[in-house]
Amino acid sequence: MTAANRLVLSSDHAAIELRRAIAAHAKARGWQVTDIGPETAESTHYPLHGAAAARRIAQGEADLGIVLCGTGQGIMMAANKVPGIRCGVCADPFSARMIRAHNDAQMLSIGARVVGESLAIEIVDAFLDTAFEGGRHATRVDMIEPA
Ligand SMILES: O=C(CO)[C@H](O)[C@H](O)COP(=O)(O)O
Repeated sequence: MTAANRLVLSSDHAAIELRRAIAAHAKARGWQVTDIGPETAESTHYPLHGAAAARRIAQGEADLGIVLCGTGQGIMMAANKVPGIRCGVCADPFSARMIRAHNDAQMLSIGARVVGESLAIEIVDAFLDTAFEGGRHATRVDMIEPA
């Protein structure tokens, strides 16, 4: 685990159960988890939940974030619209390590209709356990800005 340990979670209706499983897992691993919902599986709109989690990070209220929807794609797009946020969708642990190590992503997105719980937990652990490598990668991350 890195020194920062405040984790924010959100999802849409497609990922309530997986989000809860990830929250419990992260808590058991010592992360300070803020799960901002939603609480029910009633149909909702992923842009609201992606932006809400991303704003927590942009405002310094959380260090890392995990967002989930059916594919992970829409909620990732919403999170990335918040200035300063870098969020990647991952369906494998290698990519989850790389978005931390090379891209300094503060946010991971997972598709609950794409990966099962045990693989999702591996992806989460890879993300949470990896630090940004800096160096040449910092130069490139600094170059990411609105067109
Ligand atoms: O994956 C998603 C966005 O990228 C959503 O979870 C998905 O579009 C929701 O679909 P439905 O309203 O049919 O449950």
